[in-house]
Amino acid sequence: TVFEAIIITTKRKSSKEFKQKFAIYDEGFEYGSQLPDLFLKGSYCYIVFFFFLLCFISQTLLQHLVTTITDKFLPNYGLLMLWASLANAIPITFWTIAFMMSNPITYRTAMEQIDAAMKKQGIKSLLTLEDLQQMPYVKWCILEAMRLRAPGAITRKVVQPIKLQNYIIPSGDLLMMSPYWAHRNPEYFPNPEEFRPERWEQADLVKNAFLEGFVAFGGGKYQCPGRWYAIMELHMFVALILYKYEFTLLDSLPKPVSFMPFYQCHLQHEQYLVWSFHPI
Ligand code: HEM
Repeated sequence: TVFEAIIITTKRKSSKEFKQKFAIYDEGFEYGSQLPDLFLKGSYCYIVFFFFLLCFISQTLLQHLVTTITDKFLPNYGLLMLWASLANAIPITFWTIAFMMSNPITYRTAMEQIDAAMKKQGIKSLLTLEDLQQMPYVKWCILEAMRLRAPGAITRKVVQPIKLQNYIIPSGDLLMMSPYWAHRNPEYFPNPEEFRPERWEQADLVKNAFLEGFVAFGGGKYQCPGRWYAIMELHMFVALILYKYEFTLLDSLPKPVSFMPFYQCHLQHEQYLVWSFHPI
């Protein structure tokens, strides 16, 4: 329906119709936050499996969705896949390059690894897993940019009362956790405001383990199923774009917004900050 809504406005039909279509889309958007079970059963391995399968049968994930899902939420699933795969990956790419540019030593270290890996293989525009393994520093830069510019809040609805410290959070409330603030806990990230890719040396990335306290991809059953794919595509993209283009920073880095919603009313739960919301 969102696509219909866009088409309608470009045809200059009435804004009333646009509003109606938009209301339908908006109402259904929350269903877009749930992938069909088919994609999530067990673990995120299924989604990886599907990516491989789809490559094999030459269909994109969206084409596959369109041909296999027949319920009315199809546009929502499609929108989710478009949104989830781009909305975070694009800003993180921007921030990775911006942080690297504003730290000349970081930039030089990364470029040394990129140049060495590219020249050794004589590669111009293709990267293999082996090439990526020769540039771990670039991956650390991406994860460090993600730590500092992680998505604002991750939400869960309370389905049965839960005790947090001295509070009983009733069912129906929304619980929100902020990766932004979790990533500024000096216990897990010393000098948290500093862009220090080296801190990722401690993470066992070969075994797909992040640093403790890193929650940019959420957690539990509904954490981001695209996380390892995202890191790999960012790794490839950042390495290739830095190899092919020379960047110059024209302005100093913008500071993150000073106001983070609900900053004052948090509970400290284990290492995370958690908020609870009452529906009114
Ligand atoms: C840097 C890139 C990315 C970041 C930071 C990111 C982050 C997140 C976060 C925080 C969530 C919510 C997790 C939760 O509620 O616990 C999420 C959900 C999701 N992500 Fe990502 N993501 C990224 C890239 C991707 C990519 C490339 C894909 C697909 C190819 C993807 C697919 C999804 C999907 C489908 C969900 C919804 C899962 C569900 O509700 O069950 N993401 N992502």
